[in-house]
Amino acid sequence: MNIALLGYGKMGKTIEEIAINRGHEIVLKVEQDISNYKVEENKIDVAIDFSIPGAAFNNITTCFRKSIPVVCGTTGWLDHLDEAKEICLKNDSAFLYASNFSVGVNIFFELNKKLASMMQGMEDYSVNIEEIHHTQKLDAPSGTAITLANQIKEIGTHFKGWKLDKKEDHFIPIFAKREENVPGTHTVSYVSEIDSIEIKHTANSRLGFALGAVLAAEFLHNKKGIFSMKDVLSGLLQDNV
Ligand SMILES: NC(=O)c1ccc[n+]([C@@H]2O[C@H](COP(=O)([O-])OP(=O)(O)OC[C@H]3O[C@@H](n4cnc5c(N)ncnc54)[C@H](O)[C@@H]3O)[C@@H](O)[C@H]2O)c1
Ligand SMILES: O=C(O)C1=N[C@H](C(=O)O)CCC1
Repeated sequence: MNIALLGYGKMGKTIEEIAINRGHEIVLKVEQDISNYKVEENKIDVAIDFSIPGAAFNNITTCFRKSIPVVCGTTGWLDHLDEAKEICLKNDSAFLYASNFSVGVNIFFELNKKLASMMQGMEDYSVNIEEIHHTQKLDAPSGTAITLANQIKEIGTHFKGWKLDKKEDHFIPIFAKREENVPGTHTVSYVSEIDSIEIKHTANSRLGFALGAVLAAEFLHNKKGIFSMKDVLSGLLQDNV
C-alpha cells in the first residue's frame, strides 16, 4: 500500500518504521502546510495524519477532496470533527478517527464502560480521570481522557461533561500532568471514604499507537465511509465488544 504521512514527528516516524516492516511504502511526508505539496502526484492509497491540532482539519479535508482515505490520530481539533465527516461523505471518501489507536487502550475503553455501568447509583464514590503525558504535548486534556470522560457521561446520565484540573458538581474532573518522556498513562478512579477502585493503562512506548494506526490504514484501504477502531478490532476483541 502507498501511504502518505501527514505529520512527520514522533508518531510519523514510528508509523513509518512499522509500515515499512509490514511491506508498505511511504510515498509522501507532509511536514508543513499541505498546499505546498503535490499530493495528487503520489498515487496515495491511504493518508495517516499525526500532525498538530491547527493543521489536522485542513490536511484531512484536502485528502477527502482528492478521494484519498484518511486515518487520523491528531488530537485537540475535535470541534471540527463532524464537519470533517460531512466533507468525507460528500466526496465519497473514507475516514477513521481515533483518540487512541493502541489495542490495549481500546480494551481499556471497554473496561471503562463496564466499570461506569457497575458504578451507576454508587453515590458514595466520586469519579476522576488522570492523564500523564510528555512535556511536548500541545493539548490538554488528552484526546484519550476526553473519550474516557464521554463514555462515563453517556452511562452516568447525571454528568454534564468534564472539567480540566478542577472538581465541580456534575462534571468529571480530568487532571492533566506533564512529565518528561511519558508516552501516555491514563487512570480512571472511583474514590469513596472507605476505598478506591482504579483502572489504569500505561503505554510503555509509542509502538502500540503506531501499530494500531497502520492496522487502521490497512483496514480503510479500498473502503468508503466513516469507521472507528471498533470496526478494525471487531475480529480481535470478539465476544465482549
Ligand atoms: N490517536 C493516537 O493514538 C495518538 C497517539 C500519539 C499521539 N497522538 C496525537 O498525534 C499528534 C502528533 O503527535 P506527535 O507526538 O507525533 O507530535 P510531534 O510534535 O512529534 O509531531 C507533529 C509533527 O507535525 C508537523 N507539522 C506541523 N505543521 C504541520 C502541517 N501543517 N501539516 C503536517 N504536519 C505538520 C510538525 O513538524 C511535527 O513534526 C498529536 O496531536 C498527538 O496528540 C495521537
Ligand atoms: O503523545 C500524545 O500526544 C498522545 N496523544 C493521544 C491523546 O491525546 O490521547 C494519545 C496518547 C499519546
